Amino acid sequence: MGTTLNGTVDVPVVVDESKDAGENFPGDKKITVVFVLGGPGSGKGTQCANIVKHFGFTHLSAGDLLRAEIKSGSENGTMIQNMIKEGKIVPSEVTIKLLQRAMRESGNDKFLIDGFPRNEENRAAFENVTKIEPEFVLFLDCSEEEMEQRILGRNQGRDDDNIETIRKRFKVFMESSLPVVEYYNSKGKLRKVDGGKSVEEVFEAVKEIFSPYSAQANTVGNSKVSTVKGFLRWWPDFRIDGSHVACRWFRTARRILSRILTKAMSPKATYIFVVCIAVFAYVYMPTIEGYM
Ligand SMILES: Nc1ncnc2c1ncn2[C@@H]1O[C@H](COP(=O)(O)OP(=O)(O)O)[C@@H](O)[C@H]1O
Ligand SMILES: Nc1ccn([C@H]2C[C@H](O)[C@@H](COP(=O)(O)OP(=O)(O)O)O2)c(=O)n1
Repeated sequence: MGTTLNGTVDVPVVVDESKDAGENFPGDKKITVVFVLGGPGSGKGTQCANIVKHFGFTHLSAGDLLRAEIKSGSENGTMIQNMIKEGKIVPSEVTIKLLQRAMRESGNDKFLIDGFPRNEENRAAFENVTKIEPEFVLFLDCSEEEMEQRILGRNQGRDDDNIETIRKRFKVFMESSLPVVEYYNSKGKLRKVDGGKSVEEVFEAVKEIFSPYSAQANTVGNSKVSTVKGFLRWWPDFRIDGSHVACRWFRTARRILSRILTKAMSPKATYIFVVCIAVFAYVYMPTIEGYM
């Protein structure tokens, strides 16, 4: 096993070509990507959760995807686990496939990619494979002392949140990730925020940066999936009595259905499914109404 690029190690990677990991994503689809970078514990995940609520992006955390891959018992699981424990960066090939698959499955077209690219290899490989350039890069700037305190208080039961691994992660961040931050700075794409302030204060600064996207927040409504979501929200109320008072079970069923549809199915399959349900319900609704 030899070191290739800063923080990366030449390790055997299992590539299962039989699975459609989404490697052709995005194809011709127009995709908006914002990278969210910052040291370990700088608050990337916390701020991404806020951005999602306000601006309609889908949040993809490279670290979360890698941890999910370990849990899934995949062939690369042990390799990923060992690398994360050592604070090293997993080969780009693996992480990019996971990102592509998650993007494709989300059905959205606006993504916050958190904790990626973490080194030059990540950056170049992502661009080569997906042909996507980020809209901009949000960088949470935070001191090591503050980040260390936060990680030690995080309590998420992560293998790598111990002082020994934290120090290794800081070193990899300085040596491998900061050059990527510098690269985007030189291209005029960096949006730097003081991540050492309170969650609310950091979000105030973040909100300003994302404000051009607020007009579009509802236009996830533009995407097919959101049209379906909107339809599911409106339609049963209308059908039941025309006065927008829906019965409780229908509300619950609608919420569950909406969640399943948008998470588990492709937009095309979702459309077909919803049309079938609409036809079915149109025919049978008068009967159902009789029991409510
Ligand atoms: N601005 C902040 N001030 C204080 N604590 C924070 C702040 N942002 C995040 N935290 C806390 O610090 C820890 C690390 O934050 P997290 O969002 O998981 O960081 P990252 O994703 O960058 O590793 C979490 O326990 C989180 O609740
Ligand atoms: N692009 C990435 C992102 C994360 N990883 C691995 C290595 C990192 O130390 C761990 C944890 O990353 P994560 O972003 O979840 O957490 P921190 O920002 O380090 O707190 O995952 C990676 O190998 N490649």
